[in-house]
Amino acid sequence: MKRVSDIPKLRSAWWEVGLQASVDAGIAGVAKALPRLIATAFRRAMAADRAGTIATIGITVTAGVMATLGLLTTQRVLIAVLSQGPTVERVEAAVPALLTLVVLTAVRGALGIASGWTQTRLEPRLRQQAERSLFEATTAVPLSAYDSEGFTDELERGSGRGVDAVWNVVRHAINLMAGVIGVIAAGAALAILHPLLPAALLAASVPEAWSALRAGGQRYREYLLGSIRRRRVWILTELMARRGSAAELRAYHLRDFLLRQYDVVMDAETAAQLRLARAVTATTTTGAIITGVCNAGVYGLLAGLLVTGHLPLAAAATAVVALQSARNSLHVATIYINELYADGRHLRDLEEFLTRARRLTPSGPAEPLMPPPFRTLRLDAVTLTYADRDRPAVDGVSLTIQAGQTVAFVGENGSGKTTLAAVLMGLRTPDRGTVWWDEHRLPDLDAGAVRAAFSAVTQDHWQWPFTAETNIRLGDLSVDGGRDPVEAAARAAVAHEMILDLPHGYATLLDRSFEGGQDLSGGQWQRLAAARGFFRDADLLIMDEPSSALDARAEAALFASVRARHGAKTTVLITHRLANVRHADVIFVLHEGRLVDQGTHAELIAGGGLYKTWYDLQKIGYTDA
Ligand SMILES: Nc1ncnc2c1ncn2[C@@H]1O[C@H](COP(=O)(O)OP(=O)(O)OP(=O)(O)O)[C@@H](O)[C@H]1O
Repeated sequence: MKRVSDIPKLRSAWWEVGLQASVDAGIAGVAKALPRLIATAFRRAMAADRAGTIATIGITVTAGVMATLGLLTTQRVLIAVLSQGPTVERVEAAVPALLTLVVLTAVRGALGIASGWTQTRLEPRLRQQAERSLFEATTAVPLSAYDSEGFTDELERGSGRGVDAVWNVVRHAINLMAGVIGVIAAGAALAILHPLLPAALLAASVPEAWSALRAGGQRYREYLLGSIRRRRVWILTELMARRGSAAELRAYHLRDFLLRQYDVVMDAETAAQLRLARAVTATTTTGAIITGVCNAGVYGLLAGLLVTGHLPLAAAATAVVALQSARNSLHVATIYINELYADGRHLRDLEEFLTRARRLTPSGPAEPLMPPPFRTLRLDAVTLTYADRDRPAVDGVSLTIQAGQTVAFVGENGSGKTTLAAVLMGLRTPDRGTVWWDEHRLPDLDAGAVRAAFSAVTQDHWQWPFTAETNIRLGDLSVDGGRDPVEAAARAAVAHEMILDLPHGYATLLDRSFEGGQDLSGGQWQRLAAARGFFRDADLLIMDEPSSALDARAEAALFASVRARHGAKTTVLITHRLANVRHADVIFVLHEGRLVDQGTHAELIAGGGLYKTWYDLQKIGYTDA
């Protein structure tokens, strides 16, 4: 029976797309796309290090010119050595040319060192510039960008090999330039010797170049076909060799199942590698045979020219050296054309991602208003539908929140509470409707001022890999000074004692991948997230399920801190534990994206709607049967 993998079908990954394109494009496509890709990379290189880039190009060209001079000088040496007369005189005659050759060789050596040095300086600058432009884009795009079709794929494509590709394209282009200059130099030297020789060089070179490019194509094709298998192995690595899955793997005895999956994938991979080896060997063998025949023709031509007196012996010897040099350079050039095309695709991915990110990033109002603290926040017929969804997550919701109130959004899973909070904060832009900050539309206000007024403890809060203190300070990086405000926020979130119990208290690093780093329990992380929210002394604090992992005492203390804000600051609570919202000034009840009810706890219980149903269900759980 054919063994199949249980891992679901995978989407095409970024590098598969790139490789497929390069396979489809063939050799002609490679040649066509190269100049533009190289120009893009060099524009970036000039922006990162103008002097270094110019120096690198200058050195490569100079080294090529030196190679031509070297070949011509070699001919002078050979003419002197192969002429008639006593050996001593012939060697003496060759001395000036030999000295020139020594100098040229030394200069080429020095240029090689200089080229290495300039490239070493250029690489980190170019990488930093490319990586920074990527991070500038990823941190500026609106939240909704991450939901849009293909954005994450494009980001993965651009950030993975895209960043490396900028330097690689420059490096390969320089090497290609060196190879091409080498071929031209040898061709020029041959043309000086005899006009037929460059044509012979061309004839001898084509088969070799063809087989190298074709073998490159075959490798790409197999790489592409194998990419799904390799991604499956990566997924299996994540499952079999990571801390996150280690406990469940053991609890459910998944070891044999996963190892079997690995064998299925890798048996296919090994068979594919063998197929590739056979195909590449066939191509290179064919190329080598044709190249051999062509070379025999070239050397036959040389012999003919020599015998018929059209070429002196010294010139023929120089031609042999030049042909050898041309073939080496051509070999280099074909290698780098292949490399260039693979990396060129990745560079294009990066550029395409940056263009898309720029398009998605809003420019903001031309003259943003600096608002005074809000008196009311009002949602007016707000509707938001996520990119790939038919039904709106928030559907025509209108509501008003007064400054100083504590309000609650309640509703079943998926009823739109988190989405509504994101719209209220300006993190998501509604498709229809308006968010009003007093008499101003939210998008007309200064984005920095709006951000400063809002704080959010999100449901899926992030576990920042910093110390406990920094995890809290991230709530508002503009607050300088001592530990007091940090401890106050931690106390409000019932996190202070817990932090003091850590090995280094507030200085404890909360990431186990660092030396001395610690991990926290789910509830402890949630306390830190709440502390971060309190630390930002914002006019509006949104707390989305802030107590889902807290023990009873911590939960009670957290909501006591929330109640302490009442009157002075505004709070929006999102929670399923309705006992915690009994004190809210207004409870907004959401159902399938629509606002279906609102009022105080007492009003909603009296109204007998959905809220009462949920409240009674929870109450039963705490009542003796
Ligand atoms: N990024 C997203 N892309 C697509 N759909 C989304 C996205 N986020 C949420 N949704 C969908 O929008 C709807 C509302 O989700 P939302 O998270 O606002 O609900 P919620 O009331 O906060 O749910 P819960 O109580 O489970 O936290 C759901 O149907 C959800 O599947």
